[in-house]
Amino acid sequence: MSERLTSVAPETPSAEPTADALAALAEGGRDIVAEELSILERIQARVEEQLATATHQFEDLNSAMIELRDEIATAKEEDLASLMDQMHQLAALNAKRGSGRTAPVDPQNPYFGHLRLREARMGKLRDVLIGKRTMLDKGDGLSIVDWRNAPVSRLYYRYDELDEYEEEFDDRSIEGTVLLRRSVVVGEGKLRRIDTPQGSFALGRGGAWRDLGREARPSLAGGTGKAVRVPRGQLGVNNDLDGLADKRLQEITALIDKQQFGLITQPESGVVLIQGGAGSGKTTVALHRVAYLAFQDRRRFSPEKMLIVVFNEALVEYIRHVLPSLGVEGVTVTTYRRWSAALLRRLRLDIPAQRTDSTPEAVVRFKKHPMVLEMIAELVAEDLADVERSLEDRLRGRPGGEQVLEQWRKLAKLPPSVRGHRALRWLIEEDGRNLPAKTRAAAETSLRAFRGSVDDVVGDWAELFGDGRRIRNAIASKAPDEFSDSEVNTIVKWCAKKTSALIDWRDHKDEPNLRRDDDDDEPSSPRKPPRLDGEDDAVIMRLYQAKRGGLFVKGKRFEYEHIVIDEAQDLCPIEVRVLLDTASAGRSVTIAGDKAQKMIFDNGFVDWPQLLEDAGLPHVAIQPLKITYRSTRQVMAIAQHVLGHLHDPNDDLIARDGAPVSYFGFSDMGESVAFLGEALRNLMQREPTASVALLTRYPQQAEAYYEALHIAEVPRLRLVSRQDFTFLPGIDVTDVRQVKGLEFDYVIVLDPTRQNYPVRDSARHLLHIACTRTAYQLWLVCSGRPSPLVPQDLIDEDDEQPPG
Ligand SMILES: Nc1ncnc2c1ncn2[C@@H]1O[C@H](COP(=O)(O)OP(=O)(O)OP(=O)(O)O)[C@@H](O)[C@H]1O
Repeated sequence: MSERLTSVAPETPSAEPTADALAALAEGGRDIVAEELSILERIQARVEEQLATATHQFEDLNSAMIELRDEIATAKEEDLASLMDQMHQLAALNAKRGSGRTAPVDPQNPYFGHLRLREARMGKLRDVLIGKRTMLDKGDGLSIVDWRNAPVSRLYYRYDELDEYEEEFDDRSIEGTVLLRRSVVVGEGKLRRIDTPQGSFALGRGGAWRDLGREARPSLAGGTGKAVRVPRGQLGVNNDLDGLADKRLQEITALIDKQQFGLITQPESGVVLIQGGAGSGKTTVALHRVAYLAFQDRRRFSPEKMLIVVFNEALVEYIRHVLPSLGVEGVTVTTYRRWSAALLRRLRLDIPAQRTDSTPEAVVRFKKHPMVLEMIAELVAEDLADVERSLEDRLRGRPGGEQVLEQWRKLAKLPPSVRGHRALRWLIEEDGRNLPAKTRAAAETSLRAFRGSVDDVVGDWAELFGDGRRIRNAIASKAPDEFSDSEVNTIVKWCAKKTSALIDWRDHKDEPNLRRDDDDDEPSSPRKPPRLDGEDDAVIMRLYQAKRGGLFVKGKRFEYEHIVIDEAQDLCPIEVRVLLDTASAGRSVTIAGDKAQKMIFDNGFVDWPQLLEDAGLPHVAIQPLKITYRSTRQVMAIAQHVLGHLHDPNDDLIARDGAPVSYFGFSDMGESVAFLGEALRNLMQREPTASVALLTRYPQQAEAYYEALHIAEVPRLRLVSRQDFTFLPGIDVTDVRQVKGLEFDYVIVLDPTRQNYPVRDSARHLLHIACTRTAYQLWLVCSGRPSPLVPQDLIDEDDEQPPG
């Protein structure tokens, strides 16, 4: 050992109480803990010193700058350059101070890692501590580097103890050996835990240090290939794994349980509602049902006559891959948004293509509310009542008038547009032809006016939302407590503005815009189309269906023989209704979902019976699936705890036993990255085909973790921000909203803090979804104060576990 190194290590444990505190440790452990205690003591003393002199220095710096400024003002030409140079240096120092880069180290939590390096060039030994702030070496061989930007911190993340290192810093190559690599936990100014390859040591509650043993380091292990929802090798990258997903699916087909089988083989017609907790096989059952129906009646349930609507693009990708292995190829698998946008284009309605993303929240909630379905039904009924009144007025006292009215009423079961069409045909081409000419002319006027308006969906939409009274009445009578007065005003105003913009555009869009730019002789292009709200698409489609009795493309009714709606709790009732009305007469529909995994809030979904009622479907018995095949008992216990009052004990699931769920608390992201880096590198080395999801709450956090872990040289790391999962082995760093419906071997929930997951229903749902994505092992890694949604006993257990 060199002098420098000896100077770092204490010769004897410093104070008496420490000697007592170390009594329970074996010699090696005692040296390690004593050494770390001494380092902390010295660092804290330096921090105190620094804090005391900081104000002083600041004042000194300022007065030095003032002096220099005065000197410069009166200086001789030849002295100017050197004075300016000094001035620049001081200014730079000041700026650094202001930027916080040299902000004082927190004595309560000064660092979390300890490296001892032997540099190859001179054999020099350095002790480098890794923390959140920088503290320069004062000649005693001790420094703290900021984990985020000090190049040397990279060594901490990339190398293990006794590794030779070689890194490029500022065009310089540095080489050496990592003699020590320890992670330490300092909390409230006290050293609490030390993790080293030789063992882990923790400060017990009574103040004595305990040896936690060598195996105490937590690890992710033994879970490769547990997730089936990640069909590996599909892209042909891992040839050794090709076909694995298909084999697995056949396996699952063989494993289908009695209750699942019962749902799969329900009669062809009618609605099958698959309800069950996370991982209970809802999607699996829905897909098997598609395969089952196709097998039962190949002609009726041919692939092009079936539609599967799922929540996100990742599930689309997964299902497209899986279906062929069930013997079904070519079924349309899509998201609602994509399906609706494509269909709307094909309906050739005169509406602008662009949608706004600045719709006020209250308007979104209003337009998704089931009351809009009722408003549409009322509007249609009003139109029909109007035409009947007009017929009665015009035909009163005319010979044959009663016959026309009777015929009109006979057609009451038909959709309005068909009814208008059929009544006119009766009048012109069938029995009505024999009526007196004046009676026919009067009836024809009313019916033609009706037929002109009945196909004008945009006009209907404007009528529905352009009339403030209609909106106010609907809210007052159907959702009296759900919108505040100011929200109602916002809705009315917004809708009025949108409808008049659309009508104005429609009436004038073919005219040149006569407003000229000053320097432009030509009239500018036709008016810019207004942007409707995204929620208008479903309303317009529903209006179209309500008026015409279906959606028609090139004169043909657009319909499916079977429709699967997965994650139905995240569609709004109008969307479900629109979808269901594209089912053929038998109404063969499979709806799957889980209340606990709701991700779209304020979408009008309350419960399954309500959804069925809003969607105009008969009530069907719901028997939730009871076994969770994905996650373990340990994971489900946490996931249910997270749900809190949203958890329905009736939804309790039977789950297999598995690895314990672990919580790891750190005070800073740098610490968690250090911990994760090591755990993930080890995992990827031992289990290269494992699938891992690292889930943050927000996309920006995923980016930050991705970058930090990239620096820590974690292999096979992928940042997923737009559902672009590769479904290959490796580590996906992403935000929780991306992973709905997916499955991974290992899941690590990152930073379940109170900011990220406050005590709110929406946060409960999101954290529940995150936890239940794992088929094997779950970790919660938190830098910051944990959310109250995380079970306290799990956090307490963290005290017993060594950190990374
Ligand atoms: N009977 C079964 N035996 C064994 N494994 C099954 C069975 N049914 C489903 N699985 C597997 O359980 C996992 C979860 O299934 P699935 O994804 O269909 O559940 P889910 O209810 O749709 O989940 P979530 O709602 O969380 O998205 C999948 O890996 C699936 O292959």
